[in-house]
Amino acid sequence: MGKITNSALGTQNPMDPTMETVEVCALVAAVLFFLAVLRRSTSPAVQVVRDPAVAHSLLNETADAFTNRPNGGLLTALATWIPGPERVDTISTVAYGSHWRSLRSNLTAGFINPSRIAALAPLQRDAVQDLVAGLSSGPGPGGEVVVMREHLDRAIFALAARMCFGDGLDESCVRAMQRVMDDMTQAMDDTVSFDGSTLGRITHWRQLRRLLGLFVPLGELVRPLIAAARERKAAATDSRSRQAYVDSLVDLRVPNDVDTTKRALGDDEILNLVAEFLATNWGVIVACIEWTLASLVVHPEVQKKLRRKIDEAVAGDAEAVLSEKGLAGIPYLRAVVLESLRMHPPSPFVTRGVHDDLAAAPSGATGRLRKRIVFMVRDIGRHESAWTDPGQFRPERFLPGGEAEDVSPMPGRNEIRMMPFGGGRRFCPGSSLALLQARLFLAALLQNFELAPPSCGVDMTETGDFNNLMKKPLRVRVTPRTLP
Ligand code: HEM
Repeated sequence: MGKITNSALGTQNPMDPTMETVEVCALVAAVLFFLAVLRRSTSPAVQVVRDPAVAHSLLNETADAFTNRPNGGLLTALATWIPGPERVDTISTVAYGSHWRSLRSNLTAGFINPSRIAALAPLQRDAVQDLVAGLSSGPGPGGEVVVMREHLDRAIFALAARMCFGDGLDESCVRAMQRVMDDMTQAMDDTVSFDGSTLGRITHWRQLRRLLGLFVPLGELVRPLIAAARERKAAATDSRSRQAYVDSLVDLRVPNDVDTTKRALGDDEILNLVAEFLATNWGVIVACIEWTLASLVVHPEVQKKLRRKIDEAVAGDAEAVLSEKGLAGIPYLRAVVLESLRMHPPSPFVTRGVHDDLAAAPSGATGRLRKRIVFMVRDIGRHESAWTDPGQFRPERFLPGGEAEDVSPMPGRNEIRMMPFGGGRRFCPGSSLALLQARLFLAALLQNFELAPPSCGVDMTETGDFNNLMKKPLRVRVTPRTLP
């Protein structure tokens, strides 16, 4: 008797590969359909702005509607990393209002006001000199090819950490913090497409978990320093002796959400604010300097002119360019930095969210996000309507008589032609400090070294991530100069 098969009996073999494939395909189709519906129902509308005139009209003429970043995005995820109802907001994440004003004015009026910036000069000078010493130790007379970002990262992170925790901060602690913050930056870049939607949470859960998990090692390093700042506050009679950013946060009182009283910040809040400070005083400044150096290497005539201007300003006093006053005498340096910021903004996009019911939820922009607006900072700085030959690196346009003589990198009330520091009410509060530090490092590098391209040349491709870095870190042939 022949073998009786299931098909002969009129039934399907449960292991039939054709059947299995059909079922899997149907299942995948159903999941994709479900995800598509979920995405449609959870993702807000997105408006992309590339035109400077449109950016100006949205951020200035209708400023009240554009005071918050989108609730539900990556920054909100960072603000809600603690389980439970409480948010641990930073200046970037908190909704526009009294809490935001307290945090922001603590940074601007309390920490980086002009007299405080003057007091930071010794820290800045040490960091600049460390960078120059590090680069001088290697090259012989023929020069040496170095990966510039490694040197910049080291020097600028140390400066940010000491501004944050005081100049006595131990070197091993600085380096341990740099490693964690480096991991955090990479985790943020991996999460750059996260839009805050439910679907985004599902598809990015692994990256989000990694990012939020990094607050544990950061906390292990930072919590003892917060405790030390609290002890200093209890012991010190004179607040001027406690000049680090962390001290200002320990002193700060913010409005209570529930009544009209004020309260101190908790350790978790300070930890988040410290992470924000380290991030904003590091990666974007490194990116700004790296892009500017790359442009100077690609345009040797600009490098030569800038060095000549720096030498004239130094006029026998090698330390002259290590101060804000000395830098004021080199307008061409400012023009070079602005031209670099226009073409290669370290933060390539700025977002705003239009929310429902913001008034009912003043402490966290918790109203439903109706619209996400993305200002493409890079496109705005290269827009044909605002710039002649926008793709050409031409710092002279920012000098007197140039087409951009009056253009400021700060958001303009009358017009926007570039917005490397954002615009409207939430523009970057650290822009003056950032420009000062970028110029200090650049002046010292130009004063002390000739910079030439390596044999492989310079690749100006951008990453386009949160921090818009050079895709291939800048390699430069560095040759020490004999100072005039
Ligand atoms: C070259 C360096 C820097 C660049 C390119 C840069 C760029 C930006 C941009 C584009 C924004 C978003 C603005 C907006 O949404 O309209 C921003 C926000 C911010 N930046 Fe910077 N920044 C730099 C340095 C700094 C420094 C040195 C600090 C601190 C001292 C800082 C602190 C902040 C803070 C706290 C915010 C959030 C402001 C708010 O929401 O009110 N930044 N920055």
